[in-house]
Amino acid sequence: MPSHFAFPNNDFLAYTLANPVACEPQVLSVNGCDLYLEDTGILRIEPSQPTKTSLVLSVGVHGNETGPIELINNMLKDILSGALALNIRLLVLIGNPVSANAGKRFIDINMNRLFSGAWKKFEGPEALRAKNLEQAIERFYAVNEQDNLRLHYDLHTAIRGSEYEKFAVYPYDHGAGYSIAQLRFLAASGLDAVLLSHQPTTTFSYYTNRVFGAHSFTVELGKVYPFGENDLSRFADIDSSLRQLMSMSTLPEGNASSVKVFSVEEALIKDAEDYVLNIGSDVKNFTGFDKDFCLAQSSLSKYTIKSDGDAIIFPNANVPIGQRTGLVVRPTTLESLSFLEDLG
Ligand SMILES: O=C(O)CCC(=O)N[C@@H](CCC(=O)O)C(=O)O
Ligand SMILES: [Zn+2]
Repeated sequence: MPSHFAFPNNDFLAYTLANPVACEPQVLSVNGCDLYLEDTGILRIEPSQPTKTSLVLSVGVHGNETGPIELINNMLKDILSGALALNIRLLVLIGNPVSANAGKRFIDINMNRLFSGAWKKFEGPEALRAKNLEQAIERFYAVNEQDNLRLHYDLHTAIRGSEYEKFAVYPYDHGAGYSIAQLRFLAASGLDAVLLSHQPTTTFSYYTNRVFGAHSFTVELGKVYPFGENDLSRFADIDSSLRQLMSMSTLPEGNASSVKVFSVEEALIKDAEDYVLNIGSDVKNFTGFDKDFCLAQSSLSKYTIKSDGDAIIFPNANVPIGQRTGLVVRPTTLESLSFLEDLG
């Protein structure tokens, strides 16, 4: 590798968008950290001091979800300029630069359905990129395998408005239990709600949790806007909690009881071309329905609400047959969960 490179104006995002398909691997020492640009949009930073914390921050897995990309790019600028000290290992991933340039969620296939090797069944830019991202994660987590705190926050923004603006999807835990430290971190990061997944998926956060034992979340930070139109002040809480994690190597602790908890009751699946969701385009995430309301139907199936208050998340019937058209969620309580940590 060459001995140095520089992003003009410390702007990793601009450099990535100018080289959306590939770039030469490069390495640079900045403020005591070693930076490895492994591929376009794939930047690993190793701090000067040993650490047991390895944090993956992925953004732009859906190319049009630009707010989190701008948020993380600003943090990187501060690391590169020395304004923000980095004392943990960090892998920053701009997931899909080609679709970010196009202002689209994806080019061929929704990349957040291609992890855990699902990319092997497809061709095209997202399949190749999902493979490359998995390999970058594998290299990153291979270091310090013992005793490592592995974290992965996959930051997104949603297509619709939401009754709870910021929320996380907790990947299916296979009965292992949940982390109260992570829920406190999500509370400190300004999240209003968390959804507990009920089954394996081919999302990025499920992959890093299942394969590498990382504490992983899909984190929804509000609504989708184009580059330049995001109100970054709405991300102030997560900005400050991530900066604390990076510089002090500690997870900030908010009040976990302030986070509403929902269990996922059903993943709705499109099963025919005539599949419809019986809701308007302005219906927000977390809108609840009355029991027996017919939420979705096709010539092959019908889904009716099972319990008063069951709510819809991510409704979108504009997907290929076989893919998810939404999640039906039900309120549950923090007290009903079992935790990884001893709560004393
Ligand atoms: O707003 C929407 O409909 C989609 C927002 C989005 O991209 N959500 C993620 C959630 C992933 C997960 O379930 O962990 C997605 O659909 O990929
Ligand atoms: Zn997304």
